[in-house]
Amino acid sequence: YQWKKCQKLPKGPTPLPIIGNFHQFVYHGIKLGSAVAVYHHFEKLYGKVFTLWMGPLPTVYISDYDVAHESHIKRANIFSKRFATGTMNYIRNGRGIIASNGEFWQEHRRFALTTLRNFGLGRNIMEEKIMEEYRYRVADYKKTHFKNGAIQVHAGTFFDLLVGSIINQLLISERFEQDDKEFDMIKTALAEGLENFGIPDIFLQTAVLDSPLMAWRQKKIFKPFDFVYDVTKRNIAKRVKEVENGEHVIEDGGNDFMDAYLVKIQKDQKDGVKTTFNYETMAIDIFDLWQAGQETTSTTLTWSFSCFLNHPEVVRKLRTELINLTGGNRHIGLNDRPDTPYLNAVCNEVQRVASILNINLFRLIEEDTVIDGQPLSAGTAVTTQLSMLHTDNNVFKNPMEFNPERFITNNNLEKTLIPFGIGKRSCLGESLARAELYLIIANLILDFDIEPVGSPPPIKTLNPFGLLRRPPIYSIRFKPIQH
Ligand code: HEM
Repeated sequence: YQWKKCQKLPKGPTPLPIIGNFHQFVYHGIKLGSAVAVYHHFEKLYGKVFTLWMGPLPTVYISDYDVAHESHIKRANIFSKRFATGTMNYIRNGRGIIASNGEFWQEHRRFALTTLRNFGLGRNIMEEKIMEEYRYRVADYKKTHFKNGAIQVHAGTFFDLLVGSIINQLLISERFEQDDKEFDMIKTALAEGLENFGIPDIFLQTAVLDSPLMAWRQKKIFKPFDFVYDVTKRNIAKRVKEVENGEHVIEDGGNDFMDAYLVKIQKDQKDGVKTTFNYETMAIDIFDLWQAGQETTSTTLTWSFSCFLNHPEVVRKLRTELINLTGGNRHIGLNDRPDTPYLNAVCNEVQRVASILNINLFRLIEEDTVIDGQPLSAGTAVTTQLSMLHTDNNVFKNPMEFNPERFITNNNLEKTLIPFGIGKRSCLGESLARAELYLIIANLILDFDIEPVGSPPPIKTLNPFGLLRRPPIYSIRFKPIQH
């Protein structure tokens, strides 16, 4: 059966029954030290598209931009269904935005995009919200963490609070504070969950993971999801009550995502249409947006400053560009983008080096097809492996080196950098994330000199086999600059 199935799939190492290519993966993993290095090893042997069997399940990996474009853009109808098993479908059960498909997905993705756009995604309001949180967080840390002429902070916590508050403001108009117990608990549970996260959490059926047999393992992994979901449900109940007793008035479509959702539920009820918008799906959509929007951007920012601490020459060049533009008299805004070529290159290089998804989310192929000249049968899980594309030596010379200049000397390089994925299922929060990275990096470098506490952190991930490529843990000192 397995041999027959292999004939309808791209080439790859020979699998064994039940364990698939697990043994080869472990062997090369120990030898090469990271999941991405193992993928590159198989790419050398089998080409730009190859198959790896995760136990009894074949999974196909694309490591080339042109093949990704050809499949995910030109043949989007076959390559746009989400493969959602494992932890991804826990609580969601095919709902939300990340793990849903079909009409449900289309409606909820469209609603989320339109609503976030109305609240400023792609307009000035978004910039104002990001900068308001930036100013607040910096001023707050100045009060509590000012030591020997600088704000001294744990980088991960600083960016977590800043980014967590930005997305929370957009969703429910609330900010997190330093002593927020709920936020602390979410972050601790998430860190613990991610430490224990592994291949079974991606590929096993959700019902298996959620069975009492697996409770010993899953408890820690599911904890942050349970926690965020509970908090979200509590927040919805609170808002509904406030609306009912007149403490919260929704005017002009409301002030945040939750308001807009309540308006939509009411409208659908009034119009008597059959709808998938209700309090439960609202909790899952918010749960999705919070999860997808917090950890990702915060992790990328933590990566960025670990690179800057190791490359003072980049910081100097960047600051010169920003001071020449602003005269040191104002902050950088999104309108400055065309005039900041070096900052744009820095943001690109940060996202390339960070490549925060070690293993990108999978799609499920809808019908038999051909990919890069090889057969691909319906029902197979496929992914464009972004972390491979971004470390392809033929495209990005010396890929382990942090070198923003590469984007200045080669204008074509930017198009092959796709940290937000490609095609219909690409990241919904791309413009928000890009705005956050641009504004926060620019204004921190403009406002502060940076120095490490001790030696600069190595630009190296803590978990080379995890789902999320976690950045180094380090503290940093931000010394105010008098312009
Ligand atoms: C640096 C920050 C971010 C990175 C690198 C990132 C990356 C990604 C990637 C690679 C995907 C999967 C695309 C695919 O299937 O090929 C994705 C999906 C998604 N992201 Fe992001 N993301 C970031 C920030 C955000 C933010 C801020 C939000 C929310 C406001 C968000 C919401 C989502 C959602 C909802 C999906 C699922 C889309 C769907 O299945 O239709 N992301 N993201």
